[in-house]
Amino acid sequence: MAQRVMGSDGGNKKTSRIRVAVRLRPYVSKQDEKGEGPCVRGLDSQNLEIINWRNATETVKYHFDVFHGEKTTQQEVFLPSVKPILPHILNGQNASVFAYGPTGAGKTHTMLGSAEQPGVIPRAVREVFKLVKSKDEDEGWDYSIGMSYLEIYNEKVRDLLSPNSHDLPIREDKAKNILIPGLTHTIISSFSDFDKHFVPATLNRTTASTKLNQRSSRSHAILLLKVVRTRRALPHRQQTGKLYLVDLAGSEDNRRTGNQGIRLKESGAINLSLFTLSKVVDALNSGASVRVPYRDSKLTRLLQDSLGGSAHSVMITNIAPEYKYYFDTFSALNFAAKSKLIVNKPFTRETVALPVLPVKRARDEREAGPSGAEPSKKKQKDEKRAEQDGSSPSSHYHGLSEPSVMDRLIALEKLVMSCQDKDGQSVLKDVAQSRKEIQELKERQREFERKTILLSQSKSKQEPLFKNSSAPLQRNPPNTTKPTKQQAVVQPLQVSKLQPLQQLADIRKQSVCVTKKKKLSDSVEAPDGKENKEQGFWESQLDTSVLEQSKEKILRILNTGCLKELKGLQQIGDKKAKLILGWRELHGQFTKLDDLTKVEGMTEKRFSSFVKANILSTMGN
Ligand SMILES: Nc1ncnc2c1ncn2[C@@H]1O[C@H](COP(=O)(O)OP(=O)(O)OP(=O)(O)O)[C@@H](O)[C@H]1O
Repeated sequence: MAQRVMGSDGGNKKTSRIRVAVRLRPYVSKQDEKGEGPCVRGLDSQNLEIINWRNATETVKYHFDVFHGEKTTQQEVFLPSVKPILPHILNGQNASVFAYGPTGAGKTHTMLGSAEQPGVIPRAVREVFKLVKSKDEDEGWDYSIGMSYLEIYNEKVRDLLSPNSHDLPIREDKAKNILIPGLTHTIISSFSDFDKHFVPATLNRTTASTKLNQRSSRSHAILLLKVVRTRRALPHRQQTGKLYLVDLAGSEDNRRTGNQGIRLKESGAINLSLFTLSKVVDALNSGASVRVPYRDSKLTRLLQDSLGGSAHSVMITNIAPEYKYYFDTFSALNFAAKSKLIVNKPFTRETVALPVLPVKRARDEREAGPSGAEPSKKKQKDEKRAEQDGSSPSSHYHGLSEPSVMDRLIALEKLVMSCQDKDGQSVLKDVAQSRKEIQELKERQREFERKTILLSQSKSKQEPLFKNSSAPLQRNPPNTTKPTKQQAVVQPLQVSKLQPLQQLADIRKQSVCVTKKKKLSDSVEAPDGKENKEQGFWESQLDTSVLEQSKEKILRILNTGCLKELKGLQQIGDKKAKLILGWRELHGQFTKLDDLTKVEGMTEKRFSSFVKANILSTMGN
């Protein structure tokens, strides 16, 4: 079994890396979905392997700081992955723990858990109180602990402790601390005090039911715990440590979640912020001189002082073993493998407390740090700059489309496997640019389909516009797509990879007379439309099985090919390839070759010319 090893340990012991743990949840799919077995499995406490999507006889092996298998308890996740970073926040340093992964893979279970199996959040809060309590009075510091709880939903910051509040701004003070003026900050004196505020606030979080998770988190939930310690002696030196505990919304593929309408809009915002998170990770990996696009989403802006700055961070990537999660799992693992390479340099920031600063006093207060009263001039300047350099969230929101799974995989693989040392930013830029173009073409495709429907409705029923216009454009019916969903990607690529020479030899042998008779250049569309009439003739000259094999091969490329592979087809240029990708994102796979006529600009005539050119090309290869 071929294996590739991703990631490396390469961390400097004196600096703090983002620790990356991966947690595989148990197999929980329904009975009728069983029988496929898991697509990913643990090898030991640091390694796991997943089936290679390019070749099902191979696995891709990943190495992380920690791997938590299906049977791992909440305590076993907390002890090695979270507990060790907590003492730092008592010394005025920042820390963050975030759960990342596909919808339904166990993020909320990991972070929140249940009464019987409490997760990272309750355990971490308890531990912080324990640590503060254990501090020796003689050390001369007083400690106070405060909490805030917010969510980022559709790129809006909402205060979960004060749910009627509006979208809150995110600011940065002169010392580069991130602040949210107006956010409720509640001083807590014990765990039960915390619980009293936290539990009802949790119910304010935006959740909804998707196909993959009955109670899916549609927002990023962020609990902020602030520990302020103040020197008793003059001049009352003060250090503030922040701990972010983040339950990210699920990274998701809308084709699987069945998202529509508002869910689709939410999903756009979720994927945008997670995409930005991955851009931030890439930028941090690529060195200090690159602009880190923290400002491109609220999530990354908020985590700015916890990611790549002074923080100790742990990312727990949650993955699911079922095949239906395969692509998201693969994508999440690649993201996690990249995050593993970030090195943070922790440091403590210190201020001097005002003499009358209240310490160890439980009270509610509104966070309004130095930047809370930020002059509006500066705010305007910031916003203007963000607009100019394109870093304002809105400037990206509309330009990005959700990439197709296959494209994401290819882009990710490119980034992680081959482009890591090169110009990762320009690759990302290319990917983003392509996405933008595909998004525009998707819009055009929608418009085209709308017009087609209107046209066919207005025409009398005897003359349909397209052969298939009676069937509305839609994704494959569930009963046909279901069993082939993962096979459609893994298997065909596997076949072509395993026996390319043998396949081609067979085809060539059977079609030798045809390839000799016609050159590929002859297959270009005839301007007078003779092409259609000829089609029956040239097809009849070919062996049926050869014809079918060739058609299958073309269909396979149409369904699984990336931009480059699509452009490798005869008569498919850049624009058409993008139209095809856009169509796939809208409707799923092409059931048969004829479906290609549903793509904008693919007339019957062009289609038959396309089929002929590609069949002959397949044989000629
Ligand atoms: N380690 C685990 N052991 C047992 N059950 C688990 C585990 N992880 C997750 N589950 C169960 O799987 C289901 C989905 O988990 P959860 O809601 O935590 O997913 P999620 O990643 O937070 O999803 P979303 O992004 O949609 O909010 C829940 O019913 C949860 O109880």
